[in-house]
Amino acid sequence: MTNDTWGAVRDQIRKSVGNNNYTAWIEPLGFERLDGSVLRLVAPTNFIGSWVTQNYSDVILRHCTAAGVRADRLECIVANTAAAPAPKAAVTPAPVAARKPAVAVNADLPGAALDPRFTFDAFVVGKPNELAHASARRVAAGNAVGFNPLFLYGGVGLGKTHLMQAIAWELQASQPHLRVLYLSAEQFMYRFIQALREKDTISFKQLFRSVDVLMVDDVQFIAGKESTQDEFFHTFNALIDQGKQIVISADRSPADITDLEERIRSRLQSGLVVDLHPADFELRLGVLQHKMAQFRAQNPDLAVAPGVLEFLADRISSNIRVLEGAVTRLFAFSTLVGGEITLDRAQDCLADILRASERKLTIDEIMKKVCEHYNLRMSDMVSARRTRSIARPRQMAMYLAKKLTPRSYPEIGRKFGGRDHTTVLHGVRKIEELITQDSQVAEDALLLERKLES
Ligand SMILES: Nc1ncnc2c1ncn2[C@@H]1O[C@H](COP(=O)(O)OP(=O)(O)OP(=O)(O)O)[C@@H](O)[C@H]1O
Repeated sequence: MTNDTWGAVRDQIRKSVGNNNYTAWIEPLGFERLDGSVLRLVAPTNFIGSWVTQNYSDVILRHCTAAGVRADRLECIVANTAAAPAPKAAVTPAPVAARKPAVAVNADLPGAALDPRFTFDAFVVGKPNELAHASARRVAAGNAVGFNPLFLYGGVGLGKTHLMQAIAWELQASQPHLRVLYLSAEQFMYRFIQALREKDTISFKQLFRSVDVLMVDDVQFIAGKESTQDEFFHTFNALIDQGKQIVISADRSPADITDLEERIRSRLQSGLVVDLHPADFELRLGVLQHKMAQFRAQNPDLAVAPGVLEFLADRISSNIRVLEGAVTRLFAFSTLVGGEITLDRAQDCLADILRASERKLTIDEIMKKVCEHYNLRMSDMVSARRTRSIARPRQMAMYLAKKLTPRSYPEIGRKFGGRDHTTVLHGVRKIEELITQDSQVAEDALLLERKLES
């Protein structure tokens, strides 16, 4: 067995155990060696090792056998945490194809069932996603076409697929006669290639033009693929001409997808284009609370010490998939060991995810971006000058430093030319206040934050 074989086995395991379990338990495991018939894997913590051995031995060994590797026992070795780098896998998004099954609501359309977890009820709404959520709701109401196409975009794990499938669920419940097709752009391409190979593009066109609602996920995938783009364009036009609804998602806006034909870009922009912003603290906390309530409904004994969820919301990345993986593991931990989940226990159990989520952004980078934005020199950030054209950007940089790094007020003050912590506090408060009163400041803050987090 090699690392590559283990990689392939892991992909198969994902299909058996689902994405959340995969992220929480399987993805952090590394292949160590095969000793006779004993498969040795490396786990980042003792807890993960023993949980995996108890709960996932069978499935892991079964998939090994299917891959031609003879192993009848699993042993997890704990990595030397001091030396081991944070396992990147813990936050690496899954390959698109593996995460996005072809899904159709109607039996005669290609695909299986929608993910039962991806409903509007399970979607936590916050400032970063409220517009996307409201637009999705509007489309799901299925009234006369309002936004066509609805184009949802945003970074990894921010809920695009969840929202698209929520639309499909809702339409299925309220208007079961509608033919709704959800699939990834990759699957669209493979179906098209298959049709070409089988010289049956007529059936392909008939199928795709017979739907009432077409949802295509990760459309950036077709960039640079000429004939697929061409076919997509014709399908798109045919459906729009018939007044059918189209919902598209991508990891960036139509304007930012390179290698996309101009006519497609403008078609994609012709409806409503909405982005999902990275989850902020409140949304992350909301998701954690929602998950805790769900878990508690089945396990009333779950006890989480005050401050633990806030700590996780603060420390774990804005990717909600990673956040979900973390709570899945944490709650499993609580069922295994019993008792309250304290801060110490949470830190221990999620050490690898916390390490991987550590914010790398430095105050220098923030100052640099702010200077570029306002056309100032770095020396202005640390100088004693207090004219507004310099003081405001400096306060903006302080505000961003507080928001985007774990640095304290005194630490930030030191970076800004040895200023007192009360000066920093005042600067941060000033920007917070201005954000609510002055749309230009609010826009600057949002733009800078996005640039810094991208
Ligand atoms: N607002 C939310 N409330 C509850 N769960 C959410 C929310 N946003 C995302 N999630 C959950 O996070 C996980 C990732 O979401 P999803 O697959 O929709 O992301 P995505 O934007 O399509 O990511 P990718 O770009 O990787 O395809 C899912 O399990 C989803 O249920």
